[in-house]
Amino acid sequence: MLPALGSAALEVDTSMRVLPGPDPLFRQRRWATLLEVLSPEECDALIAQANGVVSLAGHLVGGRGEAGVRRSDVTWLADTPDNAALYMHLTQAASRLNHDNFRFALDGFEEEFQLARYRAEVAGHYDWHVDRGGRAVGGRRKLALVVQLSDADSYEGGALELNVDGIVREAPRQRGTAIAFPAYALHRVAPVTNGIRFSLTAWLHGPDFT
Ligand SMILES: O=C(O)CCC(=O)C(=O)O
Ligand SMILES: [Fe+2]
Repeated sequence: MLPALGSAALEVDTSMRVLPGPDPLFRQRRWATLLEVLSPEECDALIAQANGVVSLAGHLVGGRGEAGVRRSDVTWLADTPDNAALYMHLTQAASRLNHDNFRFALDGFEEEFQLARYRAEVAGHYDWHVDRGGRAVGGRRKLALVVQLSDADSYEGGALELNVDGIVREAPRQRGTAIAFPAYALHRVAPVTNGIRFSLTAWLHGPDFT
């Protein structure tokens, strides 16, 4: 059993909330979670959307990069009027998570949201990697935000694992929960062994770390 990511981060939050100006008590955290960022209905709608794309068009793209590294279907959600509520909820969650835990200088979302589907049939997974890249947009990624869309009991395996400080921790699985971590942090999605896992990933971008 890996240590859980969830409760410790939440417990500490309240004692450090909102001090105006420079805050000598602020300690940057390595990851943080927020429950109920999306409702079960919103999660269901996103899952239906992912399944709809694949059954209608038949071409959810496989993961970018080498097939060995990642095996999942992904589709992208733009900031259109249809997705306004989703963008609003993730903006609120990101801003709270960042304020309470990271205090990164952020400009906003510079990429569309990624809807991913990991199927046990193909041992869907995403090997250890970091999200911060060398290119124009990937190089500006600072905070990653992953939302668990699937009911925790509807799949086995498929854990989102983080290794920020040499210790591998498993992210909470409750649907609707957002997990935030720096885009330079190592993480992976373990192979799904039964059922299907869906997730939504967004990145917050900004000027270089100083
Ligand atoms: O699906 C997840 O939980 C994580 C996805 C991920 O790490 C990525 O797309 O970079
Ligand atoms: Fe990632």
